[in-house]
Amino acid sequence: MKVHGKPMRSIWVEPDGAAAGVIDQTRLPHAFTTVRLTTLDEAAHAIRSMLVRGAPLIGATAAYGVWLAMRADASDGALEKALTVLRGTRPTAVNLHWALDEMRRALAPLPASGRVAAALRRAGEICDEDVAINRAIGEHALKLFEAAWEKKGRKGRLNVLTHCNAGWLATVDWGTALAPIYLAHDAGLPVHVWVDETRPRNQGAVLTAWELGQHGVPHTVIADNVGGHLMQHGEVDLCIVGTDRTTAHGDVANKIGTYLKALAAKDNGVPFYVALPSPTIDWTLKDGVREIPIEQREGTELSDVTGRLRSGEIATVRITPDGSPAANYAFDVTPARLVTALVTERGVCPASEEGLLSLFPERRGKAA
Ligand SMILES: CSC[C@H]1O[C@H](OP(=O)(O)O)[C@H](O)[C@@H]1O
Repeated sequence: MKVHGKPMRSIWVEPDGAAAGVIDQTRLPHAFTTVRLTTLDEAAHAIRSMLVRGAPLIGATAAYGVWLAMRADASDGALEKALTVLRGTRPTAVNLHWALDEMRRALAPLPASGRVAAALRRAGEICDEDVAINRAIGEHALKLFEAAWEKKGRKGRLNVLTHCNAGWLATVDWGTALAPIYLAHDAGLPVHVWVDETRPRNQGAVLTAWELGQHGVPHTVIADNVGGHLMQHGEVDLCIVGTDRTTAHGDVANKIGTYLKALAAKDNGVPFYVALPSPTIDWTLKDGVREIPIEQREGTELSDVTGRLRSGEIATVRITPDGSPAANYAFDVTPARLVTALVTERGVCPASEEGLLSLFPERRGKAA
């Protein structure tokens, strides 16, 4: 997408190949800064600290992390160490494991002498594939937006609610849940986005709002608990969210709070769509609630808030009493029964084993 009118992706390789570059998402929206990743440890830190975040971008960053590791030491031991270090950065997004499996598949059979070039090539392919997947998801989801607009009699505006950030900042480009929003806006469909702030890290208020503002998409930031009220009053025409891991039976892990939004949508008859790139499908799992690992992060992400003072200074303040512990669950799982449909790069399907196999028949007989 574009930043201040300049096209860019959320991750890149410097022209001289000296480093991978990423946007420091912990400083948005008040500062737009980029960071050079030159070592395995820098790539791992970027993922762990959420300087980069979002399931597909985590996978892409890990892929370049393997490249950076191979530049230092392309031995079998160094490859295994790199894969282990990167796998341990964050537990929920399955794209991390998918990307690392892809890198192992590409590099393990090669002699050390061929691994640096092969790692750079495969990491670049993973990024290009992500962009194509997300654009395709956008096109398929756009048809759902257009149907909702027709159903509404093409009056007023199409109100879409999204949770967290599943935009281009969460991927290499386009985003998943936000891809159809960009396409709809660019096609002249009067889309308006209710942006869940998404406590505690506020990816919605900070990142989705920034993305939509950069693209000129009308949007309104709301507290996480407002969505149900808006749905009760007919102010939400559809919901669309991203995912960090979806099981072979269609259970969806996504940012904490997604499940509650899906419950409200079901109760109010509001379509609830999940934008699902195929690398985010975990074909080995069935029951998401019981099997998907849910990341727990530091309580200070909930007790402390970072923002810009009226003086312009960026500051972090504590909002809870010093003696009050905080529990910080980063994801929850929305059961397939609450999902209206999954939107993949191959098309739209019911959130079910048979639905996914209808789009991915090569997986039949191999699913969980
Ligand atoms: C397109 S994946 C976006 C997905 O990742 C976010 O989690 P985090 O910001 O913690 O990496 C959130 O679950 C988004 O829906």
